[in-house]
Amino acid sequence: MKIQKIIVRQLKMPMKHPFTTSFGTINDKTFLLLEAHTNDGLVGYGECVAFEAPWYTEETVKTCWHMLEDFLIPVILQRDIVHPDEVGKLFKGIRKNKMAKASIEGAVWDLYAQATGQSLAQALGGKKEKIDVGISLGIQPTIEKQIEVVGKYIDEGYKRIKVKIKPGWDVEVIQKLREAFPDVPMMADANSAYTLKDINLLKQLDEFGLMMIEQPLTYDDIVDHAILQKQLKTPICLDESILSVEDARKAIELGSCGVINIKIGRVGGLSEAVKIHDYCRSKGIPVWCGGMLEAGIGRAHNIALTSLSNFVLPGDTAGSSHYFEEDIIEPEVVVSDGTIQVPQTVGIGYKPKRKAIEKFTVSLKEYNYI
Ligand SMILES: O=C(O)CCC(=O)c1ccccc1C(=O)O
Ligand SMILES: [Mg+2]
Repeated sequence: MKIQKIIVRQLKMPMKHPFTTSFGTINDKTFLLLEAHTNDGLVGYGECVAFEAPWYTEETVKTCWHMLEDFLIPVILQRDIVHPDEVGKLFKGIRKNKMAKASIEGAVWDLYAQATGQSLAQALGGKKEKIDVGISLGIQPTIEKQIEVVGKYIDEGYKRIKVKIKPGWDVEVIQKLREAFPDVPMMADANSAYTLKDINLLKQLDEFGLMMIEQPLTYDDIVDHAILQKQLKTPICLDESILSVEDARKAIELGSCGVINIKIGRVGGLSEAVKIHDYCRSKGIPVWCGGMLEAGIGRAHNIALTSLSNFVLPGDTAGSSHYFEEDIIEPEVVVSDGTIQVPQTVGIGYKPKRKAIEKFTVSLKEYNYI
C-alpha cells in the first residue's frame, strides 16, 4: 500500500453546548481532518484530536499542521506500508507530537482495513458487536443545573456519568449529585487540578462510591498519584499521564492507578492504544476509551477500538447529536440504551459526508509526492 496524496483540512464545527473543564471552555470544535489517497484509489481518513490551545497536552492545531507538513507527511508519502504498525517505526526519529502522528496512523489503519476487506474493529482484533458507553459532562453554572444535566443523560440511558471537578467545584457538587442519584455509576475528572496538598479534600470524595477519580494530580505525574492512591479507596484513573505502553507499565508497577483511560491521539495512534490495552489486560487493569469531543471520523475510530475485550468500563464516546447539530459521517453515531452497535462493514463503517466536510472546512492543503 502506497499513499500518493494527503489532503489536510482545518474544520470548524459549532458545538451544541459549551464544554467547561478545570481550565477553560470550548465553544467550537476546530481540528484537522486528513484524507490519505493510495496509488490504487482507496481513501482513508484520520482525525487529529489536538485543540486550538495547549491546555490538555502541549499540541495544538497549528503545531500538528506544522509537524504534518514538515516532518510526518514527507516520511509517509510513497512509502510501501504493509501494516499500520509500521507507521510508528517510520516516525521513530521524530519525538512526541503524538496527536499529529496518530492522525496519519489512523488514516493508514482505515486504508489497511479497506485493503484487507475487514471492518476497522476486526482489523484491530475487536470482537464486541456492541459497546457500552457513558458521557462526560462539563462544569455547569450552578449545582442545580449540573443535577438537571446529569439527570437528562441518565434518562437517555448512558451507562455511567462523568462530571468535571476543580477546586471550589468538587465535594459539595459530588455530594449533591449522590443525594439526587444514589445508585448511578458516576465518576469525577479533575484534569490535573489538584496537588498532594489537597489530599484531605480528595479523601472526602471517597465517601461517595465513585467508580474512579480521573487524573486528580499533575498532567505528567505518576509518583504523587501512587502516594495518593495508597490513601484512597476509590480507584484513580490516569488520563493525561499515560502517553505510551511504557508509561502504563511504570504507572501500574508504582501503583499509581487502578484504571487507565486510553485516547488514541494522546498515545500516538491505534497501534500503541492496542498495546496499552493488551498490557493492561495482562495486569488485570481495566481500561476505557476516552474522548476529545471528536467529530465523526475520530468517533468511529474510538468505537472500533472499544470493541476490544479489555474495554470493560463504559467510555466517553457519546452520540454525535450530543455534540453537534450535524456530524461529518453518515449515519451519525447513535447511542441507544447506553450502547453503540459496532459497524461490521468494511473500513470504519461510516461514510464521510462530503457536503458537511466541505461546509465546515476553513482551509485546506494538498500534499503530493515530489
Ligand atoms: O466527550 C468527550 O469526548 C470527552 C470529554 C472529556 O472529558 C475531555 C474533553 C476534552 C479534553 C479532555 C477530556 C478528558 O477526558 O479529560
Ligand atoms: Mg480526562
